[in-house]
Amino acid sequence: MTVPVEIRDAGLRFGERTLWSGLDLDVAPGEFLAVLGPNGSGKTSLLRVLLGLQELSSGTVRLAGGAPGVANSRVGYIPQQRAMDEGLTMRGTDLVGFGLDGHRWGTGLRGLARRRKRVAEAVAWVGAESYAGAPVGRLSGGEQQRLRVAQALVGEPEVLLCDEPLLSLDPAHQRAVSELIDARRREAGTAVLFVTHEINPILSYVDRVLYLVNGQFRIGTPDEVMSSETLSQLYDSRVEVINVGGQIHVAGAQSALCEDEPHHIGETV
Ligand SMILES: Nc1ncnc2c1ncn2[C@@H]1O[C@H](COP(=O)(O)OP(=O)(O)OP(=O)(O)O)[C@@H](O)[C@H]1O
Repeated sequence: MTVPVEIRDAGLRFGERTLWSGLDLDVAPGEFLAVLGPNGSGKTSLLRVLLGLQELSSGTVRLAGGAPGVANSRVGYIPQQRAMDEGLTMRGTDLVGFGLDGHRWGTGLRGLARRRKRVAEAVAWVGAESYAGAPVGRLSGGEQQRLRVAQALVGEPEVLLCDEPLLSLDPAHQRAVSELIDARRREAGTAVLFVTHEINPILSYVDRVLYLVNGQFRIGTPDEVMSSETLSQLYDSRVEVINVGGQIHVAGAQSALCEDEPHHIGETV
């Protein structure tokens, strides 16, 4: 069995600062891995390494299709939801089509038809048929984000990298987008790495958590990692984790880091 993501003794440093080191992690086909941690802990940098946009300081990463990077392996990427310029006239189907690398589809009319069919399937898969023909600038944030999911999945990736894809979506759209990602990994065995500040909207899908803090990390099931004991060790300060009605609330983590931004304590979805 091919392991979609294999990370060995990986470290990333910027100047004097070590974001993480000694990271060993295999992500299995169909596994849903949440990557958590406070601002600046190196979550996005990990995705950038896997996308081939950032070199490691030490160690190796290997993706199912070969070396890291979108161009030479089957990797899909869903960025944070950001409102697109209202004047953007590109249609939703064009946006989704950017997720296909040109040469796999051949040239000429037959290639074009195959490409169009694949885009239509991806659009249907995220339920965006009714608005995929419209200029993306006129769509709602939730609609735009569904199209970004289709764009990430249209190439049938073995690995799906998500960088806070639920940010600034309302709870209904958060649920819709999370369900789509969960369905895909179940149906197609896509390995998911999902960077987030807020685990609750995806808690029921998460198999394992990678939690990064201040150069340290823990990997394990949500129960193992999201505990008062583990997070207190990681933050080197008293952190309380309370599980209420299936939602996890973390108290004390931000004060441990003297940060302004609260983490994890969010709305109930
Ligand atoms: N190319 C770079 N050169 C120097 N420092 C960098 C570079 N890229 C990232 N950093 C620094 O590394 C740290 C981690 O950044 P990263 O974006 O990975 O954090 P994050 O955990 O995703 O944070 P957030 O939750 O705020 O998005 C930050 O302090 C950032 O300024």
